[in-house]
Amino acid sequence: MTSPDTDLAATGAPVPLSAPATLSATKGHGTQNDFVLLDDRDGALDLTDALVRALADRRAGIGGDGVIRLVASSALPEGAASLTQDPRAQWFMDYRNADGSIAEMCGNGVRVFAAYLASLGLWDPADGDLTIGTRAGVRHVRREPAPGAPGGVWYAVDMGAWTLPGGDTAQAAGFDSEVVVAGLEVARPALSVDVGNPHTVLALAGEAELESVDLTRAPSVSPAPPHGTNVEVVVPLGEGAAPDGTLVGRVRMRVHERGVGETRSCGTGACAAALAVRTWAGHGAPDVWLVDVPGGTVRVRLLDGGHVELAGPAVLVAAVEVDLAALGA
Ligand SMILES: N[C@@H](CCC[C@H](N)C(=O)O)C(=O)O
Repeated sequence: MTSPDTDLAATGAPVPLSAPATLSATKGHGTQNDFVLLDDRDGALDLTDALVRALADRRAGIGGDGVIRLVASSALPEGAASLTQDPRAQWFMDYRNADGSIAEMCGNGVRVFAAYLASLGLWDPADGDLTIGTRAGVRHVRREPAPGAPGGVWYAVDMGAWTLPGGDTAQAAGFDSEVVVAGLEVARPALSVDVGNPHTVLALAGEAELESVDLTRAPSVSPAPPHGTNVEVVVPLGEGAAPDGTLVGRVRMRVHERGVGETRSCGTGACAAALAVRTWAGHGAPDVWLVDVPGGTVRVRLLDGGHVELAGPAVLVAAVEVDLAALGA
């Protein structure tokens, strides 16, 4: 996995060291969007597509919707170092989908990555916000008390600037594409939302329809986005006042993730869902949304400067040694 290393023995002749037989990995999840985390801070691991697929395999591997490699920004190859953009971003989140493909961003993954850094002693939340490098730019994370769970913690992430790729026309019309989802008879209008990675959001008639759609197959999106897309099916559940008087909207969502399939949560997808529903609701719509996914609930909040914030839990459940020969990658 790591490039074969060499050691200069006393004779001066290069002696190959054997390739590592095991790999330390941690399993974590954010609202049941689950990941295999690898500590590769010195950037030595050759994380091939095949190794990602083997680790993410739910029967023959550890199992996960994605693999997250922790690497020091200073260890990134020349050129890639610009991905971190900000000298505070000491750590880079290398995110891979379960099929081995690279994704720009993962909202649940950033929270789990922050919890992982804290567990390794690489971030102390008492010292202030954490800045993380990702392929979609830097992300800032803070820890906050979990709502309604005394002693529990949530992580809130400034997910950066969001856009509607369809521009003003899509904003005015509320859609810019059509999606065919298995289980629905006709194509539905949908709205593209970019949150660092691509999403296409369509509203369904109600919760019965949401439960009935088949997301085991990738929905077909037209026009086809150039780099594929994640598809969120949503049902707006209404708006109400929180105890502090803030207007809060609620949305139920299921997702088919690019490079994975149906997952039990998607953080960037929750942001896209809230942003689409807010666009459809028009003037006076809430700036805070609770998004219910099969794996739990996350909070999405509009920030100043065109940014969006995602907050939710992050849980580390196991640390394991992977036998690379048995994994067969
Ligand atoms: N589950 C993630 C998104 C992971 C990447 C996505 N599948 C893509 O290819 O863009 C999230 O929580 O945001």
